[in-house]
Amino acid sequence: MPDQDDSLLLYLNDAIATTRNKEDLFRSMTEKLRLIFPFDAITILTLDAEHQYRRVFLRDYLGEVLLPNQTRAGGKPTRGPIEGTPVELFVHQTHLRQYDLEELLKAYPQYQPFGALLERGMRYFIVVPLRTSGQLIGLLSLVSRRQPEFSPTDVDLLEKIGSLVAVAVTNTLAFEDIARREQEKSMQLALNNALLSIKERGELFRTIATEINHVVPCDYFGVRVRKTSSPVRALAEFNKQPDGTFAALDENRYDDLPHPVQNKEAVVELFSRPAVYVGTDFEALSRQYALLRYIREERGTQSLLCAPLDTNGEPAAALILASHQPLAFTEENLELIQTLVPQIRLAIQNVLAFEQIDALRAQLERERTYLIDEINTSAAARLDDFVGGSAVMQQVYTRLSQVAPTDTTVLITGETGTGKELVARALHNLSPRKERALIKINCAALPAQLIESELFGHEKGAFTGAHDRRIGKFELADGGTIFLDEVGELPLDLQAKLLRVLQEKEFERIGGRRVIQTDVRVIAATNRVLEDEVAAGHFRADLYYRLNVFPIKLPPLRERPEDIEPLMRHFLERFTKQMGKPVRGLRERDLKALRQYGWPGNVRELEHVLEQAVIVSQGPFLEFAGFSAAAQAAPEKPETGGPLKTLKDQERDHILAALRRTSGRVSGPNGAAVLLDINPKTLEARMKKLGIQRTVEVK
Ligand SMILES: Nc1ncnc2c1ncn2[C@@H]1O[C@H](COP(=O)(O)OP(=O)(O)OP(=O)(O)O)[C@@H](O)[C@H]1O
Repeated sequence: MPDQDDSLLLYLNDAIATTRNKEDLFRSMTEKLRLIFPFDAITILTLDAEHQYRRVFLRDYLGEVLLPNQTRAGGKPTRGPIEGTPVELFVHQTHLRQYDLEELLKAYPQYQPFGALLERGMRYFIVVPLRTSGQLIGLLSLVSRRQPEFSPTDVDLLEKIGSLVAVAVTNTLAFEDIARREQEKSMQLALNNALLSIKERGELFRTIATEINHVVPCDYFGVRVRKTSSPVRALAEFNKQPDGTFAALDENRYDDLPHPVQNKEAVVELFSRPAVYVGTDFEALSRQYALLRYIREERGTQSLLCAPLDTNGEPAAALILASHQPLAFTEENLELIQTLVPQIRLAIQNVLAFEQIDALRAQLERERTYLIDEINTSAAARLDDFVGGSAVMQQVYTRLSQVAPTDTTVLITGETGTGKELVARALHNLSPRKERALIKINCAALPAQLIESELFGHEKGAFTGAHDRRIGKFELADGGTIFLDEVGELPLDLQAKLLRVLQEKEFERIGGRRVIQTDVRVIAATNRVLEDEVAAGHFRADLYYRLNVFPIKLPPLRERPEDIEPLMRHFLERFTKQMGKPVRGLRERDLKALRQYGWPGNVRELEHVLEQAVIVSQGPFLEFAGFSAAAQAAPEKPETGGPLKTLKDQERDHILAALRRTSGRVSGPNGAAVLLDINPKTLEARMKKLGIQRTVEVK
């Protein structure tokens, strides 16, 4: 029927020239073909220039029509190598050729589609090469149950149709290519602008999500990173809102989920290769991965697109799009997204670098402030720094070395100046935590309302005056040791909070909602008798038991008189060297007085007495102005036994001795309070209590 053939050719020619919508064009093309040649299935494949790969361009199989470049419902790859498939046979064909499917299957027994076609009763397979300008660009194949009766004109007509189809396919591909490039360009431009102008992570990724969504519509956009040491975390995640904008998702929203769903590790392998999971493929995957099952059932996700952002050496990251539509993404979408990967990777590196700089700056600021606080007490102590070999101190050294390497809480007790802080520092320096910070907090030296913020930190605006966020010492000490000096002075309400940190190892900043985990070793010290404080209701019994896990009690100097002389020599040597003074002798009477003295201020007092002596002495001997006189004024006592002076008398004499040396001055740099290392107000109160009147007694 040449007329009919001509009119078909004319029709197709016309349709190619005029039909703008490619789907309409190919639908009508296959319909017309079916009218003339009653086939059961039609497939158009395209080939790459080297004829290495094929791609399904269109499939019309038993009524299931797959339009040009659509992804198949099963999400099966539409592109693949021709090697090992019958296509490698067909590409050498110059003209239309008819095959028997059974024969083909014998030649390619592994090629599944043939088996499936035969099962459905198909027998014949006709392949028409698609050429334009002499170039083979693809193949048109027709499958049928009945053997087609081809006249030579039919063959001729089909080959002519093949040429027209080849033109239509080439045009479509060219148009699509141009459109895709335009999309890519405009999106790249928009992303470039965002990258240059936006430094804030949330805003940057929201812009990227919005731009991508213009070209590849999605309901979820996420960037997940994985550092070698830590689990996967979301760098940015957004959900599309009903108004089309993207809203950031809560970071901790998975925290309440059952464990298998939380196991994000499992999906890492999935996110680490570029892929599109749609239709039945996504369903199958969601049976395999708990997290996907969860997002499918709870969030209605039906399609996923993953594009890894592999960054050499940097945290491995992946860009993930999800949609509620079952066939939301195509291979082409994936290719397009992959062209954006270098820019997005750069954006991530920039954002992370900015954040790292910010974090380092904040850390430096914290450390600077802290170092200023601590500069005078930062000397690292070791066991060698302890002077004095008395039996009681030997016991202290043994206990110290036993407990130092552990994480056990230690409570150091003893009178003022007995070396509690020295012990705390030695405990830290002999522990595996020595590379991290030892953070000291003096519970007596801060106004009660500041201690909480000092210990736990506060959020910006948590209270009047909280202009910035502040990191507390518990957070600063993470991985290290916290030394709670004068713990007996801690107010009761804070004792409860401290107890919680010790029990749960977690706390919150003031005004903060987030629970912060901490790993600190606690060392506490006090010169109070905590049992008495507990009995008097000033100290919580439960906190006392928490702190008193491993007590170390430091004996006062008067209970270890044999340590006095070695300590004296130690301090003498130190101060003489430090101050560049000549070595001076020690008078026997002074030595005796020093030995006999009660040392209520313990080692610290001894240290100060010697420091002064080194400073003021001029002649060949060390001068202990006032000290010897005060000591001599006290009745001579044998080394052991005999009546002891009361503590009150001892204190009275000691204060008097100090006042003599300062000519009655109590406060100021040359006052007795400095010598005695106590607050001038406290000294005045004590003087009053002991009945010391400056003017009368000191003369
Ligand atoms: N056994 C010792 N050997 C050498 N120096 C010591 C010894 N014991 C204490 N000192 C020194 O004495 C001074 C006071 O010690 P430290 O501050 O540790 O006492 P403390 O018990 O913590 O006092 P306070 O209860 O008043 O805080 C420090 O300069 C410390 O180096």
